[in-house]
Amino acid sequence: MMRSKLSLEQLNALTPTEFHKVFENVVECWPEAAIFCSAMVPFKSFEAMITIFENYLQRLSIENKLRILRLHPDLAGKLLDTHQLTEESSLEQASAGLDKLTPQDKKRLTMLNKEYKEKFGFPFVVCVREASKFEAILAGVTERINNNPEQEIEIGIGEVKKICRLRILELVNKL
Ligand SMILES: NC(=O)N[C@H]1NC(=O)NC1=O
Repeated sequence: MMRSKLSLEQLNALTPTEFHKVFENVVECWPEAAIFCSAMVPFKSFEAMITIFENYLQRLSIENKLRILRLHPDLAGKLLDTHQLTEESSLEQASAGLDKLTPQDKKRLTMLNKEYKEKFGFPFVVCVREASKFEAILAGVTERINNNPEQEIEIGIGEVKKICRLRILELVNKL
């Protein structure tokens, strides 16, 4: 849904319920993040608010970090094919052309995603808006698959933070 971007003043005037509705998907399918942060309104700046979301994510238990990673859709996966992605994820995946891959590229990514998920038990998560190019995404999964699970949970949550930051910046008016 397109909505006008919030100024800091408008954001700070939101009730906790309104805040939670606006920011509920800045962490994919995990509204608890916005519920937690809604109790921290008002914020000194957008950066201060983003830091609170990042710290919230960082302080979660390993179990909850794993849950969050598992809520992420595969890149160029079934949910994209069947148009079931969240609006945010759909725009992100399209920004890197993941909805228009050649059959060969789609196969390469699908196989690597599968290998990654079999090794770690959660999907490969990367901030695609930042990685931006298909080859960079492919290089990322090829390299990260060699890490150990503890490293990948932390790297994956680091990517969730970047996704969260960019999703928040889409909703606010920085000027
Ligand atoms: N699997 C995965 O990384 N998914 C995500 N990344 C991103 O930028 N948006 C997503 O949905």
